[in-house]
Amino acid sequence: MDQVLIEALEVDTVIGVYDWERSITQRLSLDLCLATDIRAAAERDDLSLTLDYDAISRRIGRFANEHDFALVETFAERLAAMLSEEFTIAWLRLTIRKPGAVANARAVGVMIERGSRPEMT
Ligand SMILES: Nc1nc2c(c(=O)[nH]1)N=C([C@H](O)[C@@H](O)CO)CN2
Repeated sequence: MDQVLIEALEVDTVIGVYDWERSITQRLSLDLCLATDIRAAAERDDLSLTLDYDAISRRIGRFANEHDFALVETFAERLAAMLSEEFTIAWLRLTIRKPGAVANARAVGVMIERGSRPEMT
């Protein structure tokens, strides 16, 4: 299964359950694995035949600016749904880290997988 990768994408958003978190933006770090067959794009050397990681990264930045969820779980679930609707993604793994949110931990967060994992060919 081929995957397009986006690693350590940083976005700023309002996120958190506590009162003090509702009036500030905080940074999230995102890792994405996006399943897509890259062979046609590679054969023709054509960006339009694969997932454009630049366009997807910019769309995620806009998504983060436009929302203010309490939980990282909600951010993850809603982002996965948006990406699946707007891009041709059969399966994705999304890891969201909230650095510094918990004392003595580098980061906390969630990892989800959504969609149907394509067969290995
Ligand atoms: N499973 C989760 N636990 C917690 C979350 C969360 O989004 N998911 N959020 C918080 C607070 O907002 C925390 O990040 C502030 O430091 C606590 N636990």
